Amino acid sequence: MSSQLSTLQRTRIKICGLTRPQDVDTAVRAGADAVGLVFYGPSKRAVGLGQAASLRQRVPAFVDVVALFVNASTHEVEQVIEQVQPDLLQFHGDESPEFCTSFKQRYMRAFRVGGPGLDTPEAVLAACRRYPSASAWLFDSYSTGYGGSGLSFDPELLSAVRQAPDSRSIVLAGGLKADTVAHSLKMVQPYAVDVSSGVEDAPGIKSEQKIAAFVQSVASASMHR
Ligand SMILES: O=C(O)c1ccccc1N[C@@H]1O[C@H](COP(=O)(O)O)[C@@H](O)[C@H]1O
Repeated sequence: MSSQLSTLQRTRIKICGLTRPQDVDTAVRAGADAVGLVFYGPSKRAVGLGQAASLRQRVPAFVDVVALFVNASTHEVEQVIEQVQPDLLQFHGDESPEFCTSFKQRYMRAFRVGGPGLDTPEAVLAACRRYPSASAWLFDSYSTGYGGSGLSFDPELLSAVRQAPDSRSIVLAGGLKADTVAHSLKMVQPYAVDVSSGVEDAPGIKSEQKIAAFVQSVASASMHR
């Protein structure tokens, strides 16, 4: 990509783990490109089907709804597709390539880097290459839970993915915050960022002020690329 084009490119923003109508409205108003709904029971941000369908109704055209799963069954994913009509699926567990492609819907595959088997740049790239049909590869930090931990990881672990000619769009996640995201953007230059804990007052309770500050930081860092 020419340097002129890359200076024009803005980093897309996904705000994840929304549970309240007012937080959806806040994220949309602040300029989020996507909002994430968590369909993973053990998460404090988990939403039920009815709740998700009503949150989905608040999201206007040109803002994507992303449905996040962790090792859900085919039936669970199909129910969400039917009742919530997400624009994109996010698989954040141990889902196989076959499972991810079985829904005939665009998906993002998450990799929890820094943990066992994903602790070198080459190992991370090899894991990603099992999912060539993903619309994006998302990188989160390894933690004992499956995600939304607020922990960050060493961006050097993405060096091989960043240089690979067959790389998919890179979505950076894991412990991002308004005051540190500019540095992360400089290091990784992702297509998009995904944040949950860093814009919250408590798990599942978003902060209007933190969302606004985060979007502002990403926008101004994108302009200075
Ligand atoms: O948000 C959750 O509760 C969650 C639960 C299980 C898997 C993933 C989850 N969220 C995703 O985790 C990353 C990082 O979030 P954080 O900013 O560090 O809190 C992000 O991709 C969320 O979509």
